[in-house]
Amino acid sequence: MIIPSSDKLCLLDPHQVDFQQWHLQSKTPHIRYIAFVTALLYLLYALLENGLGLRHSEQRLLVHGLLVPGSLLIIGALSYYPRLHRMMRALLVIAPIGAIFANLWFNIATARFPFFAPEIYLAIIWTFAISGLTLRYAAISATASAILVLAMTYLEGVSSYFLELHLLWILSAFLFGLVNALVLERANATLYLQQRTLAHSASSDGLTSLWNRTKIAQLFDCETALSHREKCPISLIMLDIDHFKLVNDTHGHAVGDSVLINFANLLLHNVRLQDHVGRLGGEEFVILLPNTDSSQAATVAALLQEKINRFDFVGVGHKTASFGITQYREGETLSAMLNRADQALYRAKANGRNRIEVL
Ligand SMILES: Nc1nc2c(ncn2[C@@H]2O[C@H](COP(=O)(O)OP(=O)(O)OP(=O)(O)O)[C@@H](O)[C@H]2O)c(=O)[nH]1
Repeated sequence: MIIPSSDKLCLLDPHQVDFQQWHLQSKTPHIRYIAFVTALLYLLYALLENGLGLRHSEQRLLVHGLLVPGSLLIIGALSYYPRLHRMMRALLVIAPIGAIFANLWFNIATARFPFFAPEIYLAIIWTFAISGLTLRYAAISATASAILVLAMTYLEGVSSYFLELHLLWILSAFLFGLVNALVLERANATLYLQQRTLAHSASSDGLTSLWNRTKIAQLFDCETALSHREKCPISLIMLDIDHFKLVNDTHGHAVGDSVLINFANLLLHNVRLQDHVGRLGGEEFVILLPNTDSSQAATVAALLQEKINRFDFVGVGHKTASFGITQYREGETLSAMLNRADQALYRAKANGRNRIEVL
């Protein structure tokens, strides 16, 4: 399967994002919801602790009533800003470790530690199963938490009876959490692949796998928005295989199809990564070239023309193509641009084919 290239991500496009990035973007509402709900639960927890009038209650109140819910509220707030999503994820990895450390710091040396230990087990399960992190980041966070707990418990010399029980619970929380995260990850990976496949078939041409007209229109919107911001030109090349009907008539439709596929590959492999190659239908193709003016586009077209002329299409031999080129005019629609490129292409055909015309 050929996946056309594009380097600028204007939409959440599963072609162009890896699983971690896709997961982060699609799980953001979940992370926000969980962060706010957990912050609320911590505030209730802090109130309850305060009501019990426990020793260290002021510091505990500071941690459980301010620091932990505060970080969770920051995580929730960061979720509203796509640029800060990586920071949100980093904080989400660190927050459970911090909460567990604070819990240990205040409670480990006290006789009440067994009452507070369940928060640790819950935090480990929360990290794996509820936080919205992928397996990779949840495992980093939960492993660091578990190591911290085991090291601090060991160093503090908690009674051996409790230590054994505690170890059992930590191990259970870790394993249950890990299994849950593995199952979730599998389900999410399947969803990701399904979305990729669906997005690909909705935006690409079935025969050549180049972008279809709908996708070219989306990419045009992204590129023109960038072009307005960065004041850089955009050009479009429309090209059409010369006398293609002859191929079908002489060699049959299947050979015609294979010529179209080879032609598409030839275009894809001879443009830059940031250029967008599409098939408008039949033997008509289009290339959208960001950051390129019409004379630079003519140079690209000349290179393609040379490659096409030299290419030996299996069972058919050499073919030529005609090119129509135009440069984007601020504010115009894709149809207007295509229309101009079509006129240039028509001129190339009328002037004898295997030519490049700029309009
Ligand atoms: N094999 C194959 N043929 C197609 C496909 N889509 C369109 N065609 C054929 O492409 C041919 C286009 O022919 P014309 O529009 O007359 O153009 P041409 O023969 O290339 O002539 P010029 O463009 O004037 O040089 C027609 O015979 C269509 O049937 C396709 O997906 N596969």
